[in-house]
Amino acid sequence: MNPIPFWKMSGSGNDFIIIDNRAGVVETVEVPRFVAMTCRRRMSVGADGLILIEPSRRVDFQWRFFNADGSVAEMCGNGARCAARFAHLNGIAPADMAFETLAGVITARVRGDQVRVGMSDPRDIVIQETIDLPDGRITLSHLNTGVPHAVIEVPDADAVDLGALGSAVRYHSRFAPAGTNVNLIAPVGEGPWAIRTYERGVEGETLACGTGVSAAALVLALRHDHPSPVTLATRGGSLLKVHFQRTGQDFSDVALEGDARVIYEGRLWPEGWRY
Ligand SMILES: N[C@H](CCC[C@H](N)C(=O)O)C(=O)O
Repeated sequence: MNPIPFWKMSGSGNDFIIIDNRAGVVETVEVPRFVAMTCRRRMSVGADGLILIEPSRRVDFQWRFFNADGSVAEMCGNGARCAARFAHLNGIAPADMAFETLAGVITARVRGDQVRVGMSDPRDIVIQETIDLPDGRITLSHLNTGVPHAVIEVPDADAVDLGALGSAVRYHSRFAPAGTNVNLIAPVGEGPWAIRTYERGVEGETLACGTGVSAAALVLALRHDHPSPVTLATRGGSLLKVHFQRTGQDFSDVALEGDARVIYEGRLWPEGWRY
């Protein structure tokens, strides 16, 4: 098997392996194992997720998105922004494009290293529900912004053991069987709120989560009447901006905007994932 060309990209610190699979260089039968082995940091390339770019008869391309553990996710906001810039730089799509995901066809607009993607309309919005955890009760909001997200407001995001709390909420029966991603948001003076995210399928904290930032922005709109656009400060140090139209409790035209950086290009040898 020949080495597989790939790009390593970062959407505000959420990093991805992106492969042009239009010629089927990645076998279909082993993809979950291929992804899990390739996304393992230090043993292989390492990433929060892996994206396969594939042909579409309807729009510019379609993608398959995989979390680091090999699980399939319906949507990934930061991954979508990286995939859009990858497609544009590789002549697969124009700067203003559309591509198919499991969450439907989404549009993207590439301007240099800044990419804005249209997100699916949020659904299943619940504001301030209290659930029981092993060491006490917690109040959180939850909604689906392409994938499920819980949003917990805290006074200081740095003071929370997100690994423990994130896992407890991610696997809580209230969100079974699919589970949920878990976000902490905290006010920081007069500036943008801070956000930290425990990601399902990475099973740990990532430096940014696009669907998580989108979920947090809509909770800030509903809970604190925050107008569009909402900017959030991610753990990776980048600011992500969420635009939306709001009528009462309903949202439309949600869009996520931020940086999508090319880190390097590489060729993945078979021993890089068959170990
Ligand atoms: N881990 C998420 C998918 C990726 C979401 C995140 N990377 C983003 O940018 O939206 C899940 O399984 O629901």
